Amino acid sequence: MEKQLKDLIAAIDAKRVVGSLDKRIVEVTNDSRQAREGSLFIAVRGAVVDAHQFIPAVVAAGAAAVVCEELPATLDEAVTYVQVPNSTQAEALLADAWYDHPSSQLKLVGVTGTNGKTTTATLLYEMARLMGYKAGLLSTVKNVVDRTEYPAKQTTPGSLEINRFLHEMVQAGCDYAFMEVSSHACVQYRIDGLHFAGGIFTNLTRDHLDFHKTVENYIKAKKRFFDLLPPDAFALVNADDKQGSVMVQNTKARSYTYSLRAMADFKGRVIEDRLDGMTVNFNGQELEVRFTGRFNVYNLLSVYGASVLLGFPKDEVLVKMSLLVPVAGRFQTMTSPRGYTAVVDYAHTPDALVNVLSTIAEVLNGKGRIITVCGAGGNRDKGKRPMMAAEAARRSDQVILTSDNPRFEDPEAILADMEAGLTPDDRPRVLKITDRASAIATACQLAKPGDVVLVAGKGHENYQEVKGVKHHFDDREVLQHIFDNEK
Ligand SMILES: CC(=O)N[C@H]1[C@@H](OP(=O)(O)OP(=O)(O)OC[C@H]2O[C@@H](n3ccc(=O)[nH]c3=O)[C@H](O)[C@@H]2O)O[C@H](CO)[C@@H](O)[C@@H]1O[C@H](C)C(=O)N[C@@H](C)C(=O)N[C@H](CCC(=O)O)C(=O)O
Ligand SMILES: Nc1ncnc2c1ncn2[C@@H]1O[C@H](COP(=O)(O)OP(=O)(O)OP(=O)(O)O)[C@@H](O)[C@H]1O
Ligand SMILES: N[C@H](CCC[C@H](N)C(=O)O)C(=O)O
Ligand SMILES: [Mg+2]
Repeated sequence: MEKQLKDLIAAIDAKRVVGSLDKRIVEVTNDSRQAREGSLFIAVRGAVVDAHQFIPAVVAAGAAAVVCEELPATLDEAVTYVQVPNSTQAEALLADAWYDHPSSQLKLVGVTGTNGKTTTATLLYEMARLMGYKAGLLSTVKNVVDRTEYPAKQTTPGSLEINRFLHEMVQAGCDYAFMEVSSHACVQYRIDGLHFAGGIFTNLTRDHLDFHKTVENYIKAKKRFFDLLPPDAFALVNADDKQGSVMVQNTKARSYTYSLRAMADFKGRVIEDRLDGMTVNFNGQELEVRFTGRFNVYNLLSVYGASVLLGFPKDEVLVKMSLLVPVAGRFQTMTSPRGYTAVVDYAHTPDALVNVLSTIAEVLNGKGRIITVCGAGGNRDKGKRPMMAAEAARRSDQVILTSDNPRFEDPEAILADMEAGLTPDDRPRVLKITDRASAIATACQLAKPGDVVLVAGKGHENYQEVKGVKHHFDDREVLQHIFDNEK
């Protein structure tokens, strides 16, 4: 691919240009290690390093142009320097221009909120496919271009990667794309320049305060997504979450609501909840779904609403809703030969634990015990740790606290932070087993027929991240191994 520098620079707010704009660019990159002859290098002031320091290296490598916030002291005559107020934002606009505005060539829907993004975005991708369209997906679990899957490293990739995927989707003939929009992505301008056909808000509870510092900042971050939506987009928000109306306060998009409690454009009701599915009522129509838990009714209701807002025929959408199946590692149930059930779930916030545990309690209806295995991630929000332990203890008969990606922290210190949330009454029911496989094995040994073992926090993850190294680890594989030895 090649583009004229002046066409690219037209997309951004350039304060100053030194050098010629009549140049061919063969690649746009924010990574000095990728820069080569003809590259346009964007020097970003990152969360860890300031890439302005790499400008001499990219010039030496033959870069044709550099976009930066501050011009270097010595300028090379062969290079064009473009000064911008914000390199990260410029990167997003350049990414859109470099890949020929891919988000305007398909219908892109973004999903934001603390919990339920992966579930909602994935189900919308499945729905579009069931409707006969080609679609793409950018999610925590995987990135998908039509039917080709790529591993995902983040919930929302950087802007160059987002636009590269969207471009591939356009080339593959996709009509729709669905993506998760994390709060980090909103603050770090990863979604700037994207043309969204719709935005969905799931809910907002505590998470990521290591990054945002205050809940107000966290709310503002998510609201920014709705502030950026164009007038021809829809904004679909959960009316039962008190931040729902806040999200759309300043949006130019057409606002719609979904709710289980109040009047709304998309109104849902649970008729029956079971471990293998539910009977629900959406806008007066009864249907069977293969999901469990009230929180999933919210996810399904927003999928229904967004599908209708995208113009899919209502009656067909309702029929296809019954065909949708849970996403990997989200309330994934496995039955042991000894007669207890294991539930693997990605609950990694206090709110998600409350939802999953209350769903299990409702379904068990006092007829079995709940044994919970959970931990909390290292180098992530510390404040949620005691809250997670407290919710797990309050809502389980037995809890085993264990490791969940300690990253660069001491696993024992993370467990100590969690334990601080326990009351004296909780303590006798709580064990601490740092090794996650042993913790799961112990939970299974304690389980009697009819009990439920909840293994929370890692869901689809197939690794345990310790000191920068991802060691293979999969809750579902560990459980299967235990079950195989029970036969
Ligand atoms: C700490 C953090 O937020 N980092 C994010 C940030 O990275 P950054 O660009 O600031 O990184 P940096 O390391 O400071 O580097 C700055 C620049 O120097 C460049 N560089 C660096 C080294 C070099 O030799 N040469 C060079 O040019 C880099 O290419 C980069 O452009 O911006 C990048 C692009 O937007 C993100 O991919 C990256 O996410 C990191 C990988 C990360 O782990 N983030 C987590 C916290 C995250 O984003 N999580 C959310 C949500 C999770 C959830 O909702 O549960 C997510 O969306 O995944
Ligand atoms: N609508 C919801 N409301 C509350 N909790 C939910 C909801 N949907 C899912 N959950 C819980 O949150 C967990 C994560 O769900 P999901 O992966 O869909 O969320 P996410 O927003 O994509 O998370 P992440 O921030 O890690 O990307 C699930 O395993 C479940 O426990
Ligand atoms: N996207 C979330 C996922 C957390 C999952 C949990 N397993 C952990 O590692 O904390 C994060 O990076 O904060
Ligand atoms: Mg996700």
